Amino acid sequence: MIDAFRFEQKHGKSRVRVGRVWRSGDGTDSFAEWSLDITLFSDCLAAYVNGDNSDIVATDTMKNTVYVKAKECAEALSMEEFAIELGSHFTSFYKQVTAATIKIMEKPWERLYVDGQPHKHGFKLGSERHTTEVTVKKTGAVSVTSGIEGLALLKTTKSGFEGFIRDKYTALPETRERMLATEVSASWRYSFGQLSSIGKPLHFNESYQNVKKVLVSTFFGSPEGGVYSPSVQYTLYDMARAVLSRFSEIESIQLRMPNIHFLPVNIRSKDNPSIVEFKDDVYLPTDEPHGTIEASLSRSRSRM
Ligand SMILES: O=c1[nH]c(=O)c2[nH]c(=O)[nH]c2[nH]1
Repeated sequence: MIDAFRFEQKHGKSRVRVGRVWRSGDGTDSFAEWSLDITLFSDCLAAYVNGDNSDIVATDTMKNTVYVKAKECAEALSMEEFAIELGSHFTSFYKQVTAATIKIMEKPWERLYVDGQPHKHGFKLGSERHTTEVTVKKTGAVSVTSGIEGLALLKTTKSGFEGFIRDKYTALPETRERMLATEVSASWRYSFGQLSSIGKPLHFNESYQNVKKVLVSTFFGSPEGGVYSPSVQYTLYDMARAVLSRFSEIESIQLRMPNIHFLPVNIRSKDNPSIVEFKDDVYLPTDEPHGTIEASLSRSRSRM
């Protein structure tokens, strides 16, 4: 308490960017490019209240630490592991730091293939991005979430929207035939809660790829038959449930799925009532406005 006020504070360095190459004996290079946001929760009240900086970890030092730790990581590792490493460092190295939150976004560099063959040192930029947010407390409590952003998905059929509220403001026709397009953002939380309970080796990159596969295959259904979506809401819930049923190490998942509309094109004039008549073929792609559907699904904590 300061006087009659309640005060909370944190400080950190945002958008610290690092690229790391790991070189193997046979000339195959691995590469990762990360952008980090570091936040420290620390006892440095005097800095705010008295102008006394003696308990401040400089944000410039936080930035340097990223490069030191990147250098020290001699083997390729996931950014979740790197975030755990950094969070553990800040909370154990500085007596003032009670907790650290490390967020990382990975730029989607993918190994390039030339004539079907993986290139040893060539990469190209993909689309969706892997993210993580890790909080480490001095006590050793840890929370790890991983996520995906910008996963753009579209299907040309097997989607509809019917039976919704109709009132004097409603113009949208009911349909069982429409396009469905979205850009999925997801984040999921792993269930381990203590640094000591995280087994080695860690498989965060593999888990990320597996969760992405389940999200995508649930959205689309089988290659031949697909799966009918009665709404974005239903499909989102199906995707969330599929992830929790497949991966016991995941405690909860949050999904945000904009409904990116493709509007039927009908063009008519006074003289010509069907210059273009829509027959589930010609659409107007739009960015905005778009629907926004979001939800989170967690395991119930009650035990049988
Ligand atoms: O899947 C949908 N969910 C909605 O909530 C909604 N609202 C709307 O206009 N179209 C759709 N589609």
